[in-house]
Formats: sequence, structure tokens, C-alpha cells
Amino acid sequence: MSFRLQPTPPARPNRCQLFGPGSRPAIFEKMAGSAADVINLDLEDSVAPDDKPQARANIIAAIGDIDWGAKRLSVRINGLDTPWWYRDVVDLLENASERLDQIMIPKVGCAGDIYAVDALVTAVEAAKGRKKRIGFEVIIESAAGIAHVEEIAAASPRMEAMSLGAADFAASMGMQTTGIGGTQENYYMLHGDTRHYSDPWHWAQAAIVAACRTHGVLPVDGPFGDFSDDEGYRAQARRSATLGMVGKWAIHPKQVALANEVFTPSEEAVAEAREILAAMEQAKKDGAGATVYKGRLVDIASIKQAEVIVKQSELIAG
Ligand SMILES: CC(C)(COP(=O)(O)OP(=O)(O)OC[C@H]1O[C@@H](n2cnc3c(N)ncnc32)[C@H](O)[C@@H]1OP(=O)(O)O)[C@@H](O)C(=O)NCCC(=O)NCCSC(=O)C[C@H](O)C(=O)O
Ligand SMILES: [Mg+2]
Repeated sequence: MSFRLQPTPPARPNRCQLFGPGSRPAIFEKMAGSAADVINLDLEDSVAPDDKPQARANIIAAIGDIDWGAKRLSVRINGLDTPWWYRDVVDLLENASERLDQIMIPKVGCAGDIYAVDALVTAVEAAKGRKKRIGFEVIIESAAGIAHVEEIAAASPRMEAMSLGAADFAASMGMQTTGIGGTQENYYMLHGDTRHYSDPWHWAQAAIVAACRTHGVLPVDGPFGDFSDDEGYRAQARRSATLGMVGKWAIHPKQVALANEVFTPSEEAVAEAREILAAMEQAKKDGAGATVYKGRLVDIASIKQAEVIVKQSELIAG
């Protein structure tokens, strides 16, 4: 480890973030009753321009009126390139109850974007005497966002989570696809006559995970558009979890159980991690820094790997 220690991200489960348009208040109670850890009420792209004022009013009322339980409650504001974002922030923080936990800033391109929202949020919080400091989560979904991903992760002490927004990301990068996440038909290597599919989202996810882990922010995988494809969702989520992401969005309620399944370490994985910790405990007593577990090497780094899994399961168990 560097002399500068890796900060710990917020200690809360973030396996699934369920989205719903602010212009569709009929589903808010259903969202609150879901098994998602995080709720994202949307003011951005799922809300038509003419509906933005009513969506703001719906969300402000629902934040106070609905019992959201222990869920993390977040509102996605509009992007900084629109005329709506400042009104989203001001109306929310002047009128929403203290139940609001965080706001999600979409299409972030540089640390300056976070600075601008932070300045406005800080001023409204002070003016209204709000007690709970609002956290920030951001979406990396542009070429600029991924190019500046580390400065964005470090941009504010309010930063809690960062997601990859595959749809806008693909558009901004000029990717030749209309798919939102998952396997892309034309992204393959040829070996003889056999196609081997590769993952075009992998490098961006890895960059997000590294930036987040460096600065104590939770890395999250964004939407998987085809909500009729459970296996496709699972495969994408498993890749994200393997890379170090802590959760994934659900854009339909049926995706919530899939995310929770993948991002909750299995009983077998936790049992194996505990066995590795026990094996290393014994190795230490024997004066060894490494030992053999089920025919493979485990050493001091294995303790840290095993602790990741045990800590995840303890966090989820509460
Ligand atoms: C995708 C949907 C429009 C589908 O809605 P609907 O047609 O109503 O679906 P169903 O008939 O299958 O619904 C079954 C029941 O579930 C309820 N429902 C529907 N959606 C939700 C929800 N989000 N949360 C909770 N409950 C929900 C229905 O009311 C039905 O209930 P019942 O009648 O009692 O059985 C819709 O799911 C939807 O709007 N999803 C969210 C869309 C959204 O927020 N998009 C923004 C995030 S993705 C994005 O922005 C891209 C990203 O930025 C990027 O760039 O990658
Ligand atoms: Mg988007």
C-alpha cells in the first residue's frame, strides 16, 4: 500500500438502484416497497421537458409523504448543459424534507461540474438551515467524463457513488450500437471460424472502479436496457461484481432481484473466505506468511481478498 492509505467508501449496501420517472408518481409506493437498496427518482431523461415542473413537485411531495424505510433516497437532477438543473437543486433543497439523502448528477464531464453543484447545494443548505448534508452520486456517461474520471471522483467530500451510464456513454463515444449494456454483436475476435465475444464496457468500468477505490467512492454499474433478458443482465452484473463494482441499476422492478442476487456474496463464497482467513491465522501462528488452501497458494494478500467478501456480507446482513 502507498503511504497514502486507500479511503473506505460509505459503509452501506448499494446492490441495486431502482429508477423511476418523477412524472410517474403512481409507481413511487411500489419503488418504496421494493428490495432495492437505493431509490433514484428521476428528473432527467425519463421525464419530458414539459413535465419537469410537475415531476419536481411530485418528487418533493413523495420524499416527505412516502415511507422509504432504510433505503438510500436519491434524486437525479438534469445535466449542467440544460436550463433545468439549478431549479431542480433549489426547489429540492428548499422544499424537500430532510429524508432526501443524495442527488445524482448526470453527464459529469470534469471536477468543475461537481464544484458548481456543490457551491449551489452548500448555499441553499445554509440558507434553509438544513441539518443533513446532501451526498452526491454522479454518472460517467461521456468521453469527457471517462477522460476526467479520477478528478471527478476526488471533486468533493460529498461524493459517495459513481455509475457508468452505458447509453449516453455509447452515444458520446460514437459507439456503433443502440444497445444499453451487455454483449454487442460486432465486438468480437476471430479464432479460426469461431467468434469470441469481448466486453466493450470493460475498460470504462475498470477506470471507474480504480478512480472510486482511490478516493473512497462506491463504483456502480448502470442500466441494462433489455429488461426481458434476465441472463444477459446476470452476465453483465457478474462481470461488474468481479471487477469490483458494488451494485447495478434496475430500470424495471424485475431487475432488482437479479442485482441483489449477484451483488450479495453467496454462502459458499463467504464460507470459503472465512476458511482462508482461518488458514492464514494458523499460518501466522506457525510463523509462515503463506500456506496452501485447497491445493492453491494463499498469503497475506489473500487475507485482504477474503476480507472484501466477508465485509460485503456483513454490510448486507446489517
Ligand atoms: C420501463 C418502464 C417504462 C416499464 O413500465 P411498465 O410498462 O409499467 O412495465 P410493466 O407493465 O412491466 O410493470 C410491471 C409492474 O411494475 C410496476 N413498475 C413499472 N416500472 C416500475 C419501477 N420503475 N419501479 C417500480 N415499479 C414499477 C408497474 O406499475 C406494474 O405494476 P402492477 O401494475 O402493480 O403490476 C418502467 O419500468 C420505467 O419507467 N422504468 C424506469 C425508466 C427510467 O427511470 N429510466 C431512467 C434510467 S436509465 C437512463 O437514464 C440511461 C442512462 O442515463 C444512460 O445513459 O445509460
Ligand atoms: Mg444517461
